[in-house]
Amino acid sequence: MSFDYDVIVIGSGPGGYATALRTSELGLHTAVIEMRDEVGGTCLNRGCIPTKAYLTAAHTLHDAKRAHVWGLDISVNAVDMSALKAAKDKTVTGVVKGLTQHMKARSIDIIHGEGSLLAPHQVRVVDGEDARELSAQHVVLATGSRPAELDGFPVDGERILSSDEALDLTEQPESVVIVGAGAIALEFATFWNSLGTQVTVLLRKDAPLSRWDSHVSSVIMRTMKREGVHFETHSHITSVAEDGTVTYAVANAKTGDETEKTVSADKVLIAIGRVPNTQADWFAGAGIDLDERGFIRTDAYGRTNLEDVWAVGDATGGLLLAHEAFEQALTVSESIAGRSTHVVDTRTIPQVVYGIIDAVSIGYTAQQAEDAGFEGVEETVVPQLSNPRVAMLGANGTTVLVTALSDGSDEKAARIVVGVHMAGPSASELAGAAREIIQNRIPLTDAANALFAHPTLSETLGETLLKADGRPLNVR
Ligand SMILES: Cc1cc2nc3c(=O)[nH]c(=O)nc-3n(C[C@H](O)[C@H](O)[C@H](O)COP(=O)(O)OP(=O)(O)OC[C@H]3O[C@@H](n4cnc5c(N)ncnc54)[C@H](O)[C@@H]3O)c2cc1C
Ligand SMILES: NC(=O)c1ccc[n+]([C@@H]2O[C@H](COP(=O)([O-])OP(=O)(O)OC[C@H]3O[C@@H](n4cnc5c(N)ncnc54)[C@H](O)[C@@H]3O)[C@@H](O)[C@H]2O)c1
Repeated sequence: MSFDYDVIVIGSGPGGYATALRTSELGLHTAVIEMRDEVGGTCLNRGCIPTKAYLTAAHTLHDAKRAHVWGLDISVNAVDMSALKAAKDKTVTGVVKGLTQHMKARSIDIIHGEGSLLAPHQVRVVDGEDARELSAQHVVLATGSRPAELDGFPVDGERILSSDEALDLTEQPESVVIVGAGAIALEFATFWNSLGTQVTVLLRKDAPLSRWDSHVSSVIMRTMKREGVHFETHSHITSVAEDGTVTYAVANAKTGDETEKTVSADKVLIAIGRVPNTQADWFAGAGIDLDERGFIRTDAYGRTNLEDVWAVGDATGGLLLAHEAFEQALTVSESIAGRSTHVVDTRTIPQVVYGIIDAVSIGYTAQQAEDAGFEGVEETVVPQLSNPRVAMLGANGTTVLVTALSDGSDEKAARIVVGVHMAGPSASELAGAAREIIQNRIPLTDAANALFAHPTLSETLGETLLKADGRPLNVR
């Protein structure tokens, strides 16, 4: 049987475009169907790239405000939000253009329109009045995700925003309330706070990033508070009035008794997670197996329950990260091409939240390692203040290493790193190295023998490895 394509991918975000890049590289005739005008999905257009463009501006402002420490007389006179947004848009356009050219250079057909799976091998594309059917040996679903809505607080694009609308403001809000305390909440809080906007974060728990290592989340909260962000712990939003008065309830952590408070907010950002784009009728029509939250069920190689139908990225659940989608894309593409491949190790995918200092979490916290049955779990915590580069930046940080015995023996050589958790300046740049140590089960002593150039921020990891191995050098 002959098909129009070897592979059709529905969706052109990190999951979809990375799949197409790899399958085309492997010699497979590939098409990508995208319903929006631009390729790149959430990450390039409404996620990773635009938020980091704004955070780059936040860093510039932060450095300018600290310039006096070095005897430099620099003042920030105004923030032109419209120009700032234009610079962010230009960054996004450049990245999207680069991707489009790269896909074309790999001979990938980019087809605009809404794709749907009619049956294995059969896809329909609807673009306005035009509808056509295409066939492929393999179909990869990469439809991504969208912001979750909070009951009673529908996004109106005016007062109540999701991250999509928040990225497109052309005026700086004087005050904002952010509901949620995950990656989106913290990254927008850092950005707006750096501009001088009054930021109130309403969080349900006693610290942001509640499932993360507590040393890291408390350093992040302390640092952001010091920068001016106001956190209301154990709270939930109860109403938003037309004049922008936001009412919320704060529970006493011990008794649970609630007190009502109000704050004025030009904008309210709802940042409580994301839901998969699997609501279209064709998912049920084609018989695609979804879990109870609507995510596509796959095996470790990305196969759905339908033959020759695969899925990658946010639509399949997990941590909902671009680099997780890239990994899945490689596995699926190589499986489709009949190559031997690796499966994604979901346990060691780095989670990073970017800010004036970054937060990084890879692998197990000490508690999670205990719960998972590791033996001899040990936690080593080293504050980063002793690192001269951290001190020069006037920053703070912490590195937490979780180690355990790899085979239950008490031999020192058998100790391995099962978790690395960091808060600190540019900590995100260390995520790859830390992940390799965990992923490759490098014995702790060998990992601690790694050489980090002096003076660098990366020495924070080196010092912590040495301390965990019983050889602290520059730290106590
Ligand atoms: C504000 C924000 C910041 C983020 N920052 C980071 C970060 O710094 N690092 C990180 O790793 N992750 C980050 N993420 C998460 C990251 O954006 C996602 O994990 C990633 O985009 C998922 O890729 P995907 O391909 O699965 O889906 P998406 O990027 O959502 O792409 C899906 C694409 O499919 C298209 N589509 C859907 N249905 C159809 C259809 N029926 N027909 C045709 N096209 C269709 C959509 O239009 C979209 O273009 C961030 C997310 C947000 C919201
Ligand atoms: N730097 C990054 O890698 C990055 C940046 C932004 C977004 N993302 C990804 O995008 C996805 C969405 O980000 P997010 O921050 O919205 O989600 P998240 O899952 O990171 O955090 C959700 C937050 O909302 C809270 N929450 C959940 N339901 C709530 C409710 N009903 N009321 C009040 N609070 C509630 C949670 O306690 C948590 O603090 C995440 O999976 C994240 O991985 C990643």
